[in-house]
Amino acid sequence: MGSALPFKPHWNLAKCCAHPSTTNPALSSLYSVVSMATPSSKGPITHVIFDMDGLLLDTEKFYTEVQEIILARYNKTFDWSLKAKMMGKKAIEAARVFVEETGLSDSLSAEAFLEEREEMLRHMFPASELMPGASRLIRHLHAKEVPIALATGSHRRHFELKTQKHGELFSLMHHVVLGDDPEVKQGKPSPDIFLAAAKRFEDGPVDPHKALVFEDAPSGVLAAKNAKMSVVMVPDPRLDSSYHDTADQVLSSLLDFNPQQWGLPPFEDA
Ligand SMILES: O=P(O)(O)OC[C@H](O)CO
Ligand SMILES: [Mg+2]
Repeated sequence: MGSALPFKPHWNLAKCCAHPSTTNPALSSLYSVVSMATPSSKGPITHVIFDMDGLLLDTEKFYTEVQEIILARYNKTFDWSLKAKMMGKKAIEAARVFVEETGLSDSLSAEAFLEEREEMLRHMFPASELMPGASRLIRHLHAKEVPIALATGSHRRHFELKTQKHGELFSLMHHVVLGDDPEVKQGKPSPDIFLAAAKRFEDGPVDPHKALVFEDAPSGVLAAKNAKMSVVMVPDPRLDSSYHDTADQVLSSLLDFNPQQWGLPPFEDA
């Protein structure tokens, strides 16, 4: 699916010397900052937009498990190069990638794949757990009155199943934009979802340069850059590191995020 990432990033990444972990390898593991550009060049951040699957919720493992099961029936294996091309996308877009990339499109339609996947996923999603640091970061930004929103490729039915146990935490979001929102014409890497999220804050459309996106998926990082926003990537360690290059900062965990680097209020427990 070589044409699935139609948007080209428009910026140059300058690896930065501002953060101690980028200049001193000994500090790198301490801070768990994998890499970063210069946040100060982006201006202070006023609004934050979170991805959900794989970033706030540990749900990507469910998709992986189900896709492994389906592929095993065709004596094929699911790997992280295919995962990288599917994650973050709307369900039908990811399904098309799956059947095309695996060479199964003649025997399995994207729609039939989705139906089979759905049957297994709907039993798994209610058990979704938070990723490390997700609750701390959301609660911190909310307490400091930094406007926060959610922008997920998940459609409403999946969103509700996945957040069943976490309703109170997700209610702290000023608004939620879902993959089946009418304004989201194309899934990530299109900027649609982040532009829609930026428009719905109380004080009107937010200057994209003042918005910070948190993402785990290559398509999501590209979507944020296509929306002209800054993006912190928290990738699964199994994802090829070549996908890190597009992000402004790459962290091993949300626990490693330093709000002050982006002009946001510091954690009080830091
Ligand atoms: O990563 P999200 O939250 O945009 O979700 C997208 C899909 O539903 C899962 O990859
Ligand atoms: Mg995600």
